[in-house]
Amino acid sequence: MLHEFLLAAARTAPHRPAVVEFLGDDRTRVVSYRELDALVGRYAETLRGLDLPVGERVVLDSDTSAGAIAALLACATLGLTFVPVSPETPDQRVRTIVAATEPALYLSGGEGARPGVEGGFGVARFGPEGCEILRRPASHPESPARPSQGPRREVADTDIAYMIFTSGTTGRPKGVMMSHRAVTSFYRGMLTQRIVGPHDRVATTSPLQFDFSLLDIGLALASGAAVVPVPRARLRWPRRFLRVLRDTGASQVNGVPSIWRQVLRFEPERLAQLRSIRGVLFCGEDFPLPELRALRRALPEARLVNCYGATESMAASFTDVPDPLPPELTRLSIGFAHPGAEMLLVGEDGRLIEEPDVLGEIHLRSPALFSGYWRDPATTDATLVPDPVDPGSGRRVLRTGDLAYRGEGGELYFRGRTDSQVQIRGNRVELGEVERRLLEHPAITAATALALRGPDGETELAAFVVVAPGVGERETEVELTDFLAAALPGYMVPGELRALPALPVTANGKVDRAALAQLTEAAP
Ligand SMILES: Nc1ncnc2c1ncn2[C@@H]1O[C@H](COS(=O)(=O)NC(=O)C[C@H](N)c2ccccc2)[C@@H](O)[C@H]1O
Repeated sequence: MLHEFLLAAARTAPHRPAVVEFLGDDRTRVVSYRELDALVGRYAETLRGLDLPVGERVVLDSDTSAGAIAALLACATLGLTFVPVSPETPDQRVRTIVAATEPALYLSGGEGARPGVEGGFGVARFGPEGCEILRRPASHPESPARPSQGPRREVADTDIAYMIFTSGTTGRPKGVMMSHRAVTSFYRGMLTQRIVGPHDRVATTSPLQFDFSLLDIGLALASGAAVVPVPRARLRWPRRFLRVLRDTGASQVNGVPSIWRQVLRFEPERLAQLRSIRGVLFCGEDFPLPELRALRRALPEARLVNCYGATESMAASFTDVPDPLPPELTRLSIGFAHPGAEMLLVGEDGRLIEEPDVLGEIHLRSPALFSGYWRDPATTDATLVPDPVDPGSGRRVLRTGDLAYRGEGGELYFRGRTDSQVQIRGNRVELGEVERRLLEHPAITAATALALRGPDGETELAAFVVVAPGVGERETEVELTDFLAAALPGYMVPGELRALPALPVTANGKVDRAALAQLTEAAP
């Protein structure tokens, strides 16, 4: 079970730090494994008093903190499915998630339920001392399915530990259900990569609503290391971000590529002074190579790991960035699935692709696959499909919607999503191709290409770039069109090219393509 897996270190090394919280410059609070274990026990005792059956949902609204970790572990102990949201989650989205999951309890690290979030659920608040019930849940009608035996109490490995709501390309949020067994299987696969050890301090920079934070918590606690939650407000300022890493003694820094953008642009020297950083793990989207080279220059000794995967299996592969980064390298590999899992490439004809340089859709065999989308069997069936190689096996694989091809050694290279292949004037265009060409220009440090519906209903290409400090944005915009036309066919040259001081990002830290699309429509 998830809680046993993550608190094992509390038995073997109770005095070691489990969570190191940053309270302000030069002030940190260390919570030991023993203290964390005791906090889980106190929270679980209070929640047990609510008499909720196994499988009930608990919306957990908090930043990552010792309390939040204890709260999710207490829910896991009682077989309650936690649904993490964070201050970054807009009230409207929380209302949607509450309406969809009909939670028994709203558990927050702050003041209690958010304004405007109504329902028959109970409300509780957790803090350093314990968990306080502010409003008891409406009494639960005995589950009609089994009126005789009463509510379920025993937690099984197949019970749903958590549910993460992803925006999903269709726009309607989907609840990804992850069982205890799936999560602990993933954690075991991740531990074989030996990313951190008991003396490490893992800085986590993702909001609790994003399963990257759950990967970080699992990576740290399952390794007997400490979790270092980086306050979200400190991520916006390079010096403040680096100050948190220094004051907490962070040795591993995990996050999406965008967390490094401003640090690499304005404070590379300060980053280089942080000798304590031994490792960086990133995921979620391509790391622009110019920025990755800058990161490698600043942290020549650090192990850089490219982690690929989807929330439906937490992640799938961990691939070390080549050291040194060959100058002619134009894309990073996402390597091979972690031990216990396998990434298959399947062509449009359903054939398994094993030869190099042929594009296919990644299908993942794994013990860590999600149990389905909450109350959405149709979309579940479209995603958890029969094994394409051996349909009769009864095995299901995750159809990722990601395109990739194999290198000479069989390693995979990500080539965008099936829905990021666009047709421009009848020609197939892979947006990543346009972005990679833009990033080859010496003045460009980040680039995103979009396909937009033009006024005449035609699909048009637009691109947004960030230019290196000190470079003129206007002349770069002019230069770029020729630079692209020199290497790409005409239909792949964006009609609109805009330089921005920074690329907008979503709450999870990924480039916010919807926000960029607004920019062009608003454009004069
Ligand atoms: N390393 C990559 N290069 C390039 N494209 C990528 C990469 N990692 C994902 N992606 C993309 O992001 C999609 C998944 O998006 S997601 O469901 O929101 N999940 C995530 O982004 C985070 C994921 N659950 C995770 C959490 C913790 C560690 C690793 C991965 C993938 O299908 C890929 O398209």
